[in-house]
Amino acid sequence: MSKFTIKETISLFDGKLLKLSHESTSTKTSMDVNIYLPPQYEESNNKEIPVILYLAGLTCSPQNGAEKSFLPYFASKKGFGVIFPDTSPRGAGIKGEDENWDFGTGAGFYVDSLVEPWKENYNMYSYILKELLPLIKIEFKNLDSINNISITGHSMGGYGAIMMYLRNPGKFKSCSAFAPICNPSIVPWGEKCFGNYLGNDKSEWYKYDPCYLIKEYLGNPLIKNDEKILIHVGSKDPFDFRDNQLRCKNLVESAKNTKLDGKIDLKIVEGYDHSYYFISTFVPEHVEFHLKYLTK
Ligand SMILES: N[C@@H](CCC(=O)N[C@@H](CSC=O)C(=O)NCC(=O)O)C(=O)O
Repeated sequence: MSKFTIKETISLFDGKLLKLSHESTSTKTSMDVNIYLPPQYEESNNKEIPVILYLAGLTCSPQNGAEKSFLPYFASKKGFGVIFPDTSPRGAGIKGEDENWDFGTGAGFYVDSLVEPWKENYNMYSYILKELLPLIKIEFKNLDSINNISITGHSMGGYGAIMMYLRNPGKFKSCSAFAPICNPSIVPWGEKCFGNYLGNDKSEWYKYDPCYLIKEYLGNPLIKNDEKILIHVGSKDPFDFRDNQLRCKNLVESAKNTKLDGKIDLKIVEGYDHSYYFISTFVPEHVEFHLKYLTK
């Protein structure tokens, strides 16, 4: 029997967008997830198709990326699946979880919490990597969410993508990000979430901070040459120029004298903001980037 409940099936670009929910052992809540199956996905044959995992930003649900990124359009053209997880547990019943838009519900920060009252539920790192991706492979056998998968994301999700990629060399074939929070340990969004979910010991924060992880990164064993991380950020992104939350240049700087020295392909694009208009504009370039690494 399937562990997923199908809440809705929507025809989209000749494929299907499935809106699913399931009971999670990592978060001890029901979790929503959207999966886009392109027309090339056939349950009846043995041909597995590649996957792009899209991690969304603060306040998002699985709907934002599915509705506004344009990823399903390119997935339909090129023949890959897309997974859109949620950004936190919902309805865990923890006091204070719904009081702020940048912490608690919609802001799980893709970590495994270490402290009360969050650690029972706020375990998005394990949820995505150890529970969701394996479960999808079991239930959608031709969707290769284990061995032929790349990762991308936006803002908090862009940070999540780079962090998961650097912590798990060889798990993902490639990594890109839109306006990622690159140095969360030193910016207000990261300090708030890391402080609450991980506690006061900053050595625990650094285990999730791309600017620290990159120093120890040994390289992706799946890529023989030309490993890169592609990043776009808009010059008119207020969370960058006004609030200094993203710090993408810190990642370029931190990469010096590491395996990724000169390999953080940071593109600052004139006039763009932080929105899904920005994301969808550069999605085609990110898709082409990932398709160079994914096996078709
Ligand atoms: N509510 C906030 C703005 C929140 C916001 O802009 N969230 C971004 C991600 S920010 C970093 O992770 C987002 O993706 N929003 C959803 C969307 O569909 O645009 C405020 O009022 O400032």
